[in-house]
Amino acid sequence: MTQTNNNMTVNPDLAMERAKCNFNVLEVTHIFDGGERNTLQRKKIEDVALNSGASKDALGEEHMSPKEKYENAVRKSCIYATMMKNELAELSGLESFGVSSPVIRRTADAFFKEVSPFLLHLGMFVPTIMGQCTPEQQSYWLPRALDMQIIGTYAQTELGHGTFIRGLETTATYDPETEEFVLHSPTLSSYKWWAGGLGKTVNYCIVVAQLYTKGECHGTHPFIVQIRDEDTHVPLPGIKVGEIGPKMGFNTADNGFLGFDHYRIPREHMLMKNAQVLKDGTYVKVARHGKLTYGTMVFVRVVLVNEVAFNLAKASTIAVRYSAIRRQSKPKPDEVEPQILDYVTQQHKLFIAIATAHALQLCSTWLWESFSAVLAQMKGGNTDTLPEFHALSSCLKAISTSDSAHLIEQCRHACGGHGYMISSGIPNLYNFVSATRTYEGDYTVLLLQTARFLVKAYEQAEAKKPLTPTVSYLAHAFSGSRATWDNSPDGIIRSFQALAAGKTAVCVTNMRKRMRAGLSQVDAWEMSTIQLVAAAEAHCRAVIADTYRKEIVRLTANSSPNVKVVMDQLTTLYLYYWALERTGDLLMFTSVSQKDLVDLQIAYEELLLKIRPNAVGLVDAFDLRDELLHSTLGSYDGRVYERLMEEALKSPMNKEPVSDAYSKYLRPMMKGKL
Ligand SMILES: CCCCC/C=C\C/C=C\C/C=C\CCC(=O)SCCNC(=O)CCNC(=O)[C@H](O)C(C)(C)COP(=O)(O)OP(=O)(O)OC[C@H]1O[C@@H](n2cnc3c(N)ncnc32)[C@H](O)[C@@H]1OP(=O)(O)O
Ligand SMILES: Cc1cc2nc3c(=O)[nH]c(=O)nc-3n(C[C@H](O)[C@H](O)[C@H](O)COP(=O)(O)OP(=O)(O)OC[C@H]3O[C@@H](n4cnc5c(N)ncnc54)[C@H](O)[C@@H]3O)c2cc1C
Repeated sequence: MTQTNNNMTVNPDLAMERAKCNFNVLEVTHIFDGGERNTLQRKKIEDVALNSGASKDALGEEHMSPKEKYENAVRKSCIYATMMKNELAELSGLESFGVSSPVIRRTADAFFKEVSPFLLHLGMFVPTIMGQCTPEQQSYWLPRALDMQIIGTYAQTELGHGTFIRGLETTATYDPETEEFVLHSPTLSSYKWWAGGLGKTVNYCIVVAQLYTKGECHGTHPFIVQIRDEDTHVPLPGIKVGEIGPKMGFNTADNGFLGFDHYRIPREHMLMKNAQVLKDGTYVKVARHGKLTYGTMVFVRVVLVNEVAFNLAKASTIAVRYSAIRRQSKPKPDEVEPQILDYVTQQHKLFIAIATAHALQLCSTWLWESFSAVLAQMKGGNTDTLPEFHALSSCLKAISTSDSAHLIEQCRHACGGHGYMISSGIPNLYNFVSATRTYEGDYTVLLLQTARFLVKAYEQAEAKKPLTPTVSYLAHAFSGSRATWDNSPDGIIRSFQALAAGKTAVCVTNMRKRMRAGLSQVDAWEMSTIQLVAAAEAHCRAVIADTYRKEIVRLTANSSPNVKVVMDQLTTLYLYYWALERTGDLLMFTSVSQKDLVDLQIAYEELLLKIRPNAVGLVDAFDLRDELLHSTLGSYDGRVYERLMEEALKSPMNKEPVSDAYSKYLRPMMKGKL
């Protein structure tokens, strides 16, 4: 594994772990990256972006005031944007800045401990222009956005509504006299709230508003709206805009609020790929599917699965390396204190994080490929695969973000007190990833979208109609007997599918019972939502397990024997872990016995011991440069205590021997003079 500094002194415990590793680390890096070519390209990009030291701060971000932090993040965003225009675009094979790739996104993380104020420009503004504009509109807006002549964001959520998009209150009323839309915020709750970069950075945004023309409301539609002067950056008349204040994370993203007072924009600023308003105010629906204006959200949900896999890889790298150098307690009085990584409970906390990072990474690539296929079909006017894809991307977004947030927190627990230090890197990772569970569609809300699809698919299976691929297992839901337990990987995956089918069946049965008892369909659905969420979660686990297993088998077909073994161990660990987490469900829906579960627990514990010697090698294979980890605990060289002390000494509190608080408060209080 290449590191920036080849002459570094490495902590002896880490060196010993690396010597113990019995597989080719680089081969696993290639699997994680999606092939050797990708690894080489990633490294080139990282070398250009990071070797100059431009990503570093003289003073740690955590010691800056909110204003300084924001300005510093803008400074570095501009450096990175310029690098992308000049050096990185060609290296990454991208035509121009803006059409970001995961590698470019990841490399940018070296520049920010939190996030770039440009995240929404790249993540949603540019993709909306690409996905929602007519070709003419695109040819006008896209070059300006890609070249960063304008910077934008995506303002959909309002103070009063985020989830329920149809409930948004901002209005865009067409005036045929002037051929303009009049944007207005009729209530406090209609103020746009949350959009990243809106507070201070952007001069344009996509605004989602209720469209009125000829006195009729046509529902929510996207508009491109200038909010600040292109030269002075002063907010334009009719615009009320500002920053929403401190948050748990995202503090360098200047999330903002926005209100309109009868603010006029040209007719052409409605994004008209899916629906149009003609000069005379006639509304024309173009799209075949009613939800295509939600397209940017679907895109980001797909991207997020990859995003959280990467962040989980970071957290597990930090926690595993730290657990290799940290020694604590003395279970055997005559021996030295063991590395905490030797405790089986520690392995139980950490190895699932490594396996999940792999599972999500591979699922994200598979999801991206499925998304590309759906987009290609839609280009030809066919939207048949969209409902299944919406159900799939919804549940994968929900489960990947939720699992990653939980496991990152588990990595923090695994690092004891030092994991609570900002300098460990884990709190920032957690704050970032826990937000992903909420934004771009809340966890519960998205799983209920998947559940809608599952219930419909179940009814189709009942009627012996054909099923789409991800729910084809529902065809076996009516055999009347419980699925046969078998602890092989394929057997466990079949059991996960049986759980999903069984839970869906329970929901359908309960809803029908409730309706027979007099509840409306809506109320019967509502009363069943706890179980519906559980069914969607079970479905998603079955999809992840199946995809992870199939992808690993495919990707390791030509790997060296030890790589095959260790990758197989990780996938098996993932399956055992989730089977043991769901023993109650397995007892309900499969033929598993108490003895089978006791045996599975033992097999799981033995698997942890088998993975243990390769644990550091496995996280080294994520190949995360120190600049990306921002961690005193997780650096490649393992100089944990030295780095913790170096960071502590940087604290502005240590600048003077006696704090001003002494003479102001402590002394007077202690001398009884306060
Ligand atoms: C390139 C670099 C990228 C870097 C990436 C890194 C980070 C990410 C970048 C940026 C993110 C940062 C910040 C986050 C920004 C945001 O949060 S933007 C705001 C996002 N907001 C949401 O996600 C809102 C969530 N709500 C919804 O999606 C919908 O309102 C809803 C819950 C789905 C309900 O919609 P509604 O219109 O009421 O529909 P209903 O429930 O009635 O369903 C009707 C049918 O429509 C189907 N459907 C719903 N959505 C879709 C869809 N997207 N696609 C296809 N179909 C959809 C639904 O299944 C129903 O179908 P039926 O057949 O009737 O069952
Ligand atoms: C860091 C961050 C950045 C963001 N950036 C942007 C941005 O750039 N642009 C933008 O437009 N938005 C942005 N958002 C907003 C984000 O998209 C919304 O917060 C998110 O979609 C959730 O909506 P909400 O806040 O209305 O939650 P709510 O819907 O109010 O959710 C609150 C609770 O109610 C439950 N709930 C709601 N509806 C239902 C239902 N039908 N059934 C069962 N339970 C339900 C939820 O599960 C949740 O537990 C951002 C949010 C965050 C945290």
